[in-house]
Amino acid sequence: MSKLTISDAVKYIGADDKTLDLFESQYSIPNGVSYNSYVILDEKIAVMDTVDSRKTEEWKENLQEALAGRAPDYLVISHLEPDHAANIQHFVEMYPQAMLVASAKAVSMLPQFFDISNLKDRTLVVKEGETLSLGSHTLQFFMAPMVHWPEVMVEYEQSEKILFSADGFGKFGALDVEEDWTCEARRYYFNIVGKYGAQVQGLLKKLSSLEVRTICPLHGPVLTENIEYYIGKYLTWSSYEPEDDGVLVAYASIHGNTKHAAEKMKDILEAKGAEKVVLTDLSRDDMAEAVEDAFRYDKVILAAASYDGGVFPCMESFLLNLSHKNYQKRKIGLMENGSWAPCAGRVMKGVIEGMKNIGLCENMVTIKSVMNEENIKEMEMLAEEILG
Ligand SMILES: Cc1cc2nc3c(=O)[nH]c(=O)nc-3n(C[C@H](O)[C@H](O)[C@H](O)COP(=O)(O)O)c2cc1C
Repeated sequence: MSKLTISDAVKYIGADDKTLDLFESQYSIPNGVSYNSYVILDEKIAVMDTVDSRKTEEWKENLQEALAGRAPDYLVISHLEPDHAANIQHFVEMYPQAMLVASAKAVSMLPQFFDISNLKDRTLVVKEGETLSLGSHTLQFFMAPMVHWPEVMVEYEQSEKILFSADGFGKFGALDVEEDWTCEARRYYFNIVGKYGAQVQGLLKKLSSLEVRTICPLHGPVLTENIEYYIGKYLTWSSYEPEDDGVLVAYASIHGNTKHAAEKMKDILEAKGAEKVVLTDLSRDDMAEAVEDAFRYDKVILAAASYDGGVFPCMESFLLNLSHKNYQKRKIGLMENGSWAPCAGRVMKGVIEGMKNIGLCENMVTIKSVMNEENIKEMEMLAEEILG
């Protein structure tokens, strides 16, 4: 059991998972992931969410140890996604007297996942701003629709000033792994919640009048210090404003010529004064990290081979990921390659035109198979335009 204690009354009962191959069947998690669940022990006892079915037994043991023979009164459901909600069925069967506390939307969705008899008698629907007293602890509920899913709500515990933030402020990585919060939290945010910046901004606005001393998310570490730093990051990320000055050069290359040109482009950008230039191979590097970097920096150069009258598929998939996540407010430059009728640039431009507030550079580099001197001149012009 994780011995993480949030306070005398609030205990961690979640579990680390280091054997899952891909989170949500698409995101690599080299350091695993944690499924967080908590218990608040007071005159009444509230369990805050459950964990993924892969960790049911560990969660049950942790729960029983924390309860020390008592029975819980409530299971608060922030989010119905299976990595948090998988044990609701077990909970209702283990504790037939306990009530499920959830948003109206979550209650309406419960039968899609579980077979709970007397559902109506077992649920307490809570609305925006309502409170639930546990004794000396009081939970206040704030609806957070589409801060990942429509039924999501977050809870603020008033006496200890703890925000139970659902998937917000979460991060990939098991809890016993030491790693930088910002990088993995950013990769998590843009890939998982990135599309819903407006909803995240709405939630942050609602919470802005509360004093938050601790954030207990459903994945990743409990945040206890420097809370303004984390909230500041979420304010930036959800506004789609770039976080850092820099250029991401993302390339999609079949035989290596476009890769070679992208590497040359990095050198040119650096020679012209760019302090931060990040190269990514869209065929081989982590796509979620490429998406993260595209949001992190203010400039992106896309370099791609033409392919079957279109663009090499990993670039198409990258652009699709970006437009799904509401990509905007960035400067973009294009480099295309083709051996007979280069068309990658036209296709990339078509996708980019559907995005909001993008400054697309007028200079586009067209390489016919192997980069030549003329291409290097075009690349210098593109570098000057994007850095200008
Ligand atoms: C399956 C396939 C389809 C291709 N389709 C096109 C195309 O539609 N138009 C074109 O000009 N070149 C096309 N090419 C050629 C490549 O785009 C071209 O050789 C380019 O220089 C490859 O760059 P690379 O070395 O970075 O992979 C195709 C190549 C392959 C393998």
